[in-house]
Amino acid sequence: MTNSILKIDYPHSIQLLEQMASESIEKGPFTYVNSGSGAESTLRANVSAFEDWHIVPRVLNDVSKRDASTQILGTTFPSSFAIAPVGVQSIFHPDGELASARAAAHHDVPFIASTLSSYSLEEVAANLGNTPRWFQLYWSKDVELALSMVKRAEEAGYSAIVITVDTALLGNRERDLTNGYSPLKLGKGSANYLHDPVFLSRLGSNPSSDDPDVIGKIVDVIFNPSLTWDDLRTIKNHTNLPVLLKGVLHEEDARKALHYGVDGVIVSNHGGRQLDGCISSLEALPSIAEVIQGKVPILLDSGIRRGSDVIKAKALGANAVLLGRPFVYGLAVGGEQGVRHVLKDFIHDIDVSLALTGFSSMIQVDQSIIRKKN
Ligand SMILES: Cc1cc2nc3c(=O)[nH]c(=O)nc-3n(C[C@H](O)[C@H](O)[C@H](O)COP(=O)(O)O)c2cc1C
Ligand SMILES: O=C(O)C(=O)c1ccccc1
Repeated sequence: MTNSILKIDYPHSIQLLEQMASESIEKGPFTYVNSGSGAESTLRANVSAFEDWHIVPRVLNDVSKRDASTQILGTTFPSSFAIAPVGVQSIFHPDGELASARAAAHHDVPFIASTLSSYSLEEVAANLGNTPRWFQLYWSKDVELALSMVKRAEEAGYSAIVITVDTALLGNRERDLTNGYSPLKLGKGSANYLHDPVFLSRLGSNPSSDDPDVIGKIVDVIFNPSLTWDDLRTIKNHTNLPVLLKGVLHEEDARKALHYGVDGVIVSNHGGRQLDGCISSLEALPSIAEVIQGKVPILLDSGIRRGSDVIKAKALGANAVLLGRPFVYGLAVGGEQGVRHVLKDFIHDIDVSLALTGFSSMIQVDQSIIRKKN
């Protein structure tokens, strides 16, 4: 079969999809999703860490009926994964988050919307149908603005707040700097600010999404390097939604998260985009699971590429995982249809991997079926 304008033959390998994405969009946006910080050693380690562990499957267990689902904070994850928060998606396809939200809704995959989305959290919600959604918060320097976004998320039906804590500043992404490419400075991540009553009240004039002054004001307030653990009390006092921390890697921070009443942790190094040289997510997972002891759910991202990765993360103590770059490559290649394709393949791969591990239910997957390579 040949490619045509109407129907794209999507590849069934993530490498080929990545290649196709690189040919579908400009160098700036492709490098933005593809690259990591510094020497990209953590970016590579995230993927290779999964090869350091082997599944030791069980046999003759009747796997004719299978259930890959898991429950996280009252939300069903039908295949034990959700869509990771990814900002500025309109740089990959004009429909941006609206396309990925529709694809998530089509496959009933929970969706985490980024603070830095190209469309507002309300517009994203309107494209999700009844699909569960969480809101990822970049806790602004302007506390009232951060709390306003949380309130809007509550009103739009988001059922948890994910605070990203590994981004005191943006990582040093050498390939983006070389390209001189910054989607934030192009105003691609402004929608949630331009729809926010608190942010608008700070402006006093008619804002426009490509006014350099307005973009400058947004970029100024996005990240808050002075945040501390005590600031978590503020958010807990202002919302009844569960609060998860995304970007926990140290077991002592997992302990603190429990102490401060956090409702879940996401083991993540932001896909190797923040501190280069830091530990891979999978390597960090066992000691965090040891501290958490099942008291709150653990999710993991950074390096999830295929179904067996989900089995390995579950076996080492995660309750669920997040899918990042692979769905973005699908978005770049084919918008909603491209993301649907990636999700369909991933869901199938998870099901096959579960069956071939020798389990009929994801809940049964435990450390008995995983061994570290010698
Ligand atoms: C293009 C891009 C944009 C991202 N934007 C955000 C964001 O706005 N908020 C956030 O918490 N994480 C963001 N992330 C990190 C992802 O949520 C996730 O941690 C990461 O993609 C996992 O690594 P992987 O994609 O290599 O598996 C972004 C990642 C990419 C690739
Ligand atoms: O690139 C990122 O990892 C990220 O979190 C982000 C997303 C959009 C704009 C700026 C940073």
